[in-house]
Amino acid sequence: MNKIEINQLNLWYGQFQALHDIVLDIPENEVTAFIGPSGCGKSTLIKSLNRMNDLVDHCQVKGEVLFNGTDIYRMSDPVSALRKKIGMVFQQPNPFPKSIYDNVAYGPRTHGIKDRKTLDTIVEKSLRGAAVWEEVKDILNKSALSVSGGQQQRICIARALAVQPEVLLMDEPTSALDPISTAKIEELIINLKKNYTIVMVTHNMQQASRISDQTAFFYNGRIIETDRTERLFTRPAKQQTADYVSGRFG
Ligand SMILES: Nc1ncnc2c1ncn2[C@@H]1O[C@H](COP(=O)(O)OP(=O)(O)OP(=O)(O)O)[C@@H](O)[C@H]1O
Repeated sequence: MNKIEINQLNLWYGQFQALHDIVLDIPENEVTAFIGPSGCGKSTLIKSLNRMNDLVDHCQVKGEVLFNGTDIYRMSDPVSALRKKIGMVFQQPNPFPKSIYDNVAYGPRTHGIKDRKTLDTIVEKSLRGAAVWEEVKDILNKSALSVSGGQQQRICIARALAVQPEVLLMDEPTSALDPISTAKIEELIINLKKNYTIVMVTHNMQQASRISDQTAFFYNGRIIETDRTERLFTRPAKQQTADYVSGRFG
């Protein structure tokens, strides 16, 4: 089943067209990776999936993004309800300057949960889900900024999980991390797909081939080719994809 279906999506920043005729199905409980050279539209598309581009002036979108069958650009629910269901994790770990506990409890609190016991349960479950509980369970009242970058990124993932999303968008989630933290996040992503649908942008082709099920190759604002990851890397249909995945450009 497809969690998200993108149909003929075009996007402009002012006069500049950043996405052209994007068509892509994102299957449920899989990892979909976006690869391609710098500036080809990967971040723009991932941000379009929970309407983060609404925050950019002069950004115009045409086409459809169906989430569970409903077009997110024509829905009646507020955008905050969409972002609860489709969470986002960024390249730089960006915890709030608050305690680890308050970072993870932030989303549930904004959605009206006040009861301490309920919050305790959500915080523990989310930190466990993000594979960082054992490392931080005794320092929940310490600032989230005081732990390592890899731990901060997993706390940010826990913060996203705390509001029970269905989809996690990850824009280069490991590019600011060392190899050991990267390996932990990769293992975590593979585990998370049992319960969530994951879309990630990565510059690291080994990473895409290690953890994604489906890969889309972007060039100049277009998707050139989408396929099962193994096939896209070993038997791409398009010459441009073959040149990119073999390192001939980009
Ligand atoms: N807010 C914006 N206003 C105007 N142009 C933008 C804006 N954001 C991105 N662009 C342009 O849109 C194009 C696509 O950018 P985008 O960040 O989506 O590419 P990307 O593939 O994610 O690149 P990278 O791999 O370097 O992060 C680029 O030409 C970029 O300069």
